Amino acid sequence: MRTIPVPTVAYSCLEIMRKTEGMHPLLAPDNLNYAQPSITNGDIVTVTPWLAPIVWEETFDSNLMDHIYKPQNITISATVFAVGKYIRFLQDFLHTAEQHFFVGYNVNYYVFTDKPEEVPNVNLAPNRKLNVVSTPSSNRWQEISARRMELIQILIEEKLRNHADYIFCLDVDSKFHGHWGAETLGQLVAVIHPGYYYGPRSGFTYERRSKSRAYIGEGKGDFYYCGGAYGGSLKDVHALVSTCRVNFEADAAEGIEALWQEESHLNQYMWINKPTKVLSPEYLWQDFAPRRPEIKIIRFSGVVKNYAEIRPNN
Ligand SMILES: CC(=O)N[C@H]1[C@@H](OP(=O)(O)OP(=O)(O)OC[C@H]2O[C@@H](n3ccc(=O)[nH]c3=O)[C@H](O)[C@@H]2O)O[C@H](CO)[C@H](O)[C@@H]1O
Ligand SMILES: [Mn+2]
Repeated sequence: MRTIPVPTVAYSCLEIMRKTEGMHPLLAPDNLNYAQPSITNGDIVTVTPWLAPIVWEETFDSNLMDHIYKPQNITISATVFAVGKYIRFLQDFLHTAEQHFFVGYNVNYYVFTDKPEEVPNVNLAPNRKLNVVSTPSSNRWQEISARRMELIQILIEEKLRNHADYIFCLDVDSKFHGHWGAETLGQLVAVIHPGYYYGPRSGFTYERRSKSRAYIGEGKGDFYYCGGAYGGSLKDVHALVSTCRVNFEADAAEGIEALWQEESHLNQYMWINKPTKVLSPEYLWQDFAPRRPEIKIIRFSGVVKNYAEIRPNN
């Protein structure tokens, strides 16, 4: 029989209540922004109002997670799009993923690109594979970003069934800096956007036009989630991407593009279909953002880029 080590970190119900008491999912009072970082005392919320864990450093024991998941011999797929000039980010993305992303697990990368010949040769550990999927380019970055959902839907339908247990869909213009492992596994997993987790919900950049299918009304919504990292089981991610695709295309047929393309649709989907696990902004930080006291580790972070130079349009 397998023995499972006693977790070194465990929050009692009392501690979780203390951490969440008086706070909605957000961390801090309504008037907090980057300019007033001293207002926060570094407290974090570790559970959502619908009782999904919010994963932060010190809320889990990596050894325990590995004892649970390693014997299951699971496979994790990771999709990453490197279309046009974004191919330049792929090398660092893959190189750092090899150091931090599900180390010791079976991992299949799916690189979607219009430049298959420019995919860098990165040394992969034996249980990890890289698959290149030829993808058309577009002269609009919004379209490249949003069409990811359609292409991920097709990938799941045509290639992944029976070949993966979990999938994560990640932005390429980012690097791993710290552990990202089995603590992130769940049916439907969303990452809280680093720019909005401590501010008022009224400042979230949800789609506010009711004619869009991504519409979220004033006062509604939970967190503001990133379009740059999400995942879960194949079944749940398939439902997410196919629903967002249908809604994005139906909007387009009526001449509407949501404010943040698929990120807006993802937020609307996650509001109706609550994620079963929420990852803290440790799992998608931004290199340009000042470090805040509650951020004990940055695991994955977007690099600083010159939008005008790398995007096909602006
Ligand atoms: C950190 C984060 O949550 N980022 C999201 C944010 O802006 P970002 O500024 O992070 O968007 P972005 O320019 O990184 O585009 C998203 C992704 O699309 C791919 N790409 C884009 C343009 C291109 O010419 N070639 C290419 O391959 C690439 O994988 C890139 O990482 O809002 C976007 C809205 O559409 C997406 O939801 C992004 O995921
Ligand atoms: Mn990005």
